Parts: sequence; C-alpha cells; structure tokens
Amino acid sequence: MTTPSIQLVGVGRRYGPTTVLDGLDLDLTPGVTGLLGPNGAGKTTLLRILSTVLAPSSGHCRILGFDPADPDQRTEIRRRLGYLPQESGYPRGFTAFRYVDYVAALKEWTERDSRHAEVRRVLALVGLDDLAAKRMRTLSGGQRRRAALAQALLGSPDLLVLDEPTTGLDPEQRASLRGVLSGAGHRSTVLLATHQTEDVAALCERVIVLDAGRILYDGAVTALVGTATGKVWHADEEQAAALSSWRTGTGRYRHVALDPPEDVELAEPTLEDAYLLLRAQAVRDRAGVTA
Ligand SMILES: Nc1ncnc2c1ncn2[C@@H]1O[C@H](COP(=O)(O)OP(=O)(O)OP(=O)(O)O)[C@@H](O)[C@H]1O
Repeated sequence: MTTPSIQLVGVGRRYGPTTVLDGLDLDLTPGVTGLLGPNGAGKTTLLRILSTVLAPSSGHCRILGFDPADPDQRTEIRRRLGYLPQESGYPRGFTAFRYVDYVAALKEWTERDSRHAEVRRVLALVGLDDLAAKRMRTLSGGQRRRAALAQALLGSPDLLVLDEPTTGLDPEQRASLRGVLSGAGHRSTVLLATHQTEDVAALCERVIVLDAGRILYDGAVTALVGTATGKVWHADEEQAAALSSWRTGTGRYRHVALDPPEDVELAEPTLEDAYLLLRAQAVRDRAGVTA
C-alpha cells in the first residue's frame, strides 16, 4: 500500500465563532484528486492549510512526512510544495520570465543558469514561452493565470495544490493544462479545487466533495457518476419539478431529478449531474433530520 503523502486527522478551522472546516479526516496519495464544493464550502481554507499558509484550529496534519506545526518541518514542506492560490498579486512591472524567476529565487534556487532553464521549462509547459518577455500588466487575465501556474510547477514539486487553475483559460489552454497535470500526477500528489466538473471528470480518478466544511463524498469519480444513472432523462416537455432542466440544442429537454418519473428515455449522466444530485440529497437529508 502507498504511504499517504497527506494525512489529516480531525482537522478543523474556525474564524471567530464560525466553523469553516469541521473535523476532516483525509488521506491523499500520488495522483490527481479533484476537490469540488459550492461557494463557501471550505475548499480554499483546506488548500491553504495543506500549503502551510494557514494553521488548523484543531486536529493534526502530516504533509509529505512532516508536521507543519513545527517551523523547521514547515520549511521542508514548503521546499517540496507548489501552490497556486485562488487569487495572487503580481508585480505588474515584471516580465513573465522575471516574475517566475523571482519566485524560483525565493524557493532557494541559487544557481542562475539551472534556475533560468527551469523557468523557461515551466513557462513552456503553460504555453507562455513566446510571451516570457512581456510585462505582467500587459498580459491578458488568462495569460497571467498561466504565469501564476508556472511558478507552482517550478522544480516538479512532490505536492501540487491548485486553487481553480483553469479559471479564465481558453479551451486550448485548458486541454493543454490537463496534459501537464496528468503528467504531474504520475509522480506527485496533485489536489485540484475547481468548479469545472468536466476537468475533474477528464483528469481525476478520485474526487472529494466538500459541503459546509465536511466531506460529503470521497471516492472514485466513476462511482459518483454511477449514482446518477436512472436520474437523467430526455423529454419533449419542460419539467418544473426537476433539479435541473433545460432545452438542449436538439430542441428536446434534458432533466435531472432525485425522483424521476417512470418509463422515461434515460440519458447518460455526467459528473455534474451526479454532483447536483449528491448536493440535493444532502439538503433533503438535512431537512429530513430537522423535520
Ligand atoms: N479570513 C477569513 N475570515 C473570516 N471568514 C473567512 C475567511 N476566509 C474564509 N472565510 C469563510 O470561510 C468559509 C469558507 O471559505 P472558502 O474560501 O474556504 O470557501 P470555498 O469553498 O473556497 O469557496 P469558493 O468556491 O467561493 O472559492 C466562507 O464562509 C468564508 O466566508
């Protein structure tokens, strides 16, 4: 059995009186794991804890074999970590090359020639090699996001923590990024928080769904998609009671519901369908408990 590169036991986080993460138990091993959840579920908070930016209020973490609560061990984690925050500031006057080179220097990459070679490698990985000499302020939003991603990839880190990496990327860049991340997942532990269920379906074997600071689902993507079988269907009419319902380009409606009618024309479910159903079931369960 592979030793987990991340182990969380009873990890919680509060902001004042508000509990944002509630006693999470989680093991992560190499590969690309998707992290889904609604706005405010606690995804960024979890990623910040894994990146040693934020300390948990309770519980224990072991990251790449080190304890982030110990300052020396925290440094060891940071040496092996690549982190793409949800929002990052940019030195606007720096070129893309200088920005990534600056981060590489902060990461203790002292030998200039090998550092520059690594900066060129990661800029090429995110498709910015031709734009390396442009200043950050003159790049588009998606191009700046790719520069931020390039800094996370420096040194092929053992742990890659990415907060919505595909936001603002065009379809070619998103597809190309999938290649980069699946490659990274061969040797590293990659955790990818996103609202793009297609990216998770395309890339990840495992998905974690966070909801109100708790893990609602942790398992295989295929198993989660399988839970939606029989709950997605096509019809000629609108279905007001459905969880989601829209008229597709073919002129027919596609419906998703926890309790579909009988004898319907079933459609192939997607991860998005399964995610919507999982969340709806959780709301129903909570209402049932409080009723
Ligand atoms: N510094 C902070 N002080 C107080 N509350 C905070 C702070 N940071 C986050 N929160 C709260 O913690 C909760 C979880 O936020 P978090 O950013 O982790 O969610 P998320 O799942 O990443 O959401 P999104 O999908 O919108 O990015 C939210 O209710 C948020 O308001």
